[in-house]
Amino acid sequence: SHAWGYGADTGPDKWADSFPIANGPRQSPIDIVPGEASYDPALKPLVLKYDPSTCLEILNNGHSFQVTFLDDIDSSTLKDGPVLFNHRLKQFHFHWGASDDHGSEHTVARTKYPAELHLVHWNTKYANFGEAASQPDGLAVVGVFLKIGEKNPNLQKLIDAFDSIKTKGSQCSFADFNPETLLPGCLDYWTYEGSLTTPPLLESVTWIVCKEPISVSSEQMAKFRSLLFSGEGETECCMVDNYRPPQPLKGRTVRASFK
Ligand SMILES: CCCCCNS(=O)(=O)c1cc(S(N)(=O)=O)ccc1C(=O)O
Ligand SMILES: [Zn+2]
Repeated sequence: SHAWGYGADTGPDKWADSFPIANGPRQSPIDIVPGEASYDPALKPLVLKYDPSTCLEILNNGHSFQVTFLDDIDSSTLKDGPVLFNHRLKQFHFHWGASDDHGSEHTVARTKYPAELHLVHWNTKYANFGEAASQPDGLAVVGVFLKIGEKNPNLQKLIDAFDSIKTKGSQCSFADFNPETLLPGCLDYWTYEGSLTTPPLLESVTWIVCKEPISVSSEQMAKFRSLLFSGEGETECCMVDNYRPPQPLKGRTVRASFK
């Protein structure tokens, strides 16, 4: 069945059964080894311009929680960086662990962070998100690591909505949130050609992983873990460990935008 998840019978080791691309040549995430990344002086700075008025809703989709954006005009966009075309923000979501010592998808020299933010954008040279998602240069996802430290007041705005989206399939309106507040101060990044990290694992993503993490408190991480994979009325299953482990690099080059 296509009911993929992160459990023993439905998790990443089983995804290839229904999605053979899971063993493809450009799968994500990966372990980023800074010493093996090649600095590319031709890489431009990332230009991220987000409009809080295009924020639509927050929802629990059964594998993470996501905040969705109106993407019918160029109001929240990603430009430059490693991409040649304008991309529009579609949604952002997170991956996290059952404890603070793991949870990120990408790792840095095998170092795991407690969580990772993904801002998903699609290339407007294609007609829509679905079309872009099937193209090798269709999507650009910005990854930001979360590191245990100070309470993050911007993350708190998301956490305050969790009571309304506790179970799979629940959603509520969520307005005027500016994802720019979730970006680190420094936008130095690593970039490589990869895939979605969840089924259908499409190999259509230019990954842009920020070197600098943002902070999250241990108490805030505990709130992430209060969300449920399960739907209303089902046996409660805490939403934790919703990450795919690093995949083989298979000869790919990881470029750095910084020395
Ligand atoms: C047309 C099918 C595309 C499905 C992927 N949708 S997505 O928003 O890009 C996405 C990306 C990612 S990820 N981790 O950025 O690759 C995870 C989940 C989803 C999702 O569908 O919720
Ligand atoms: Zn993701």
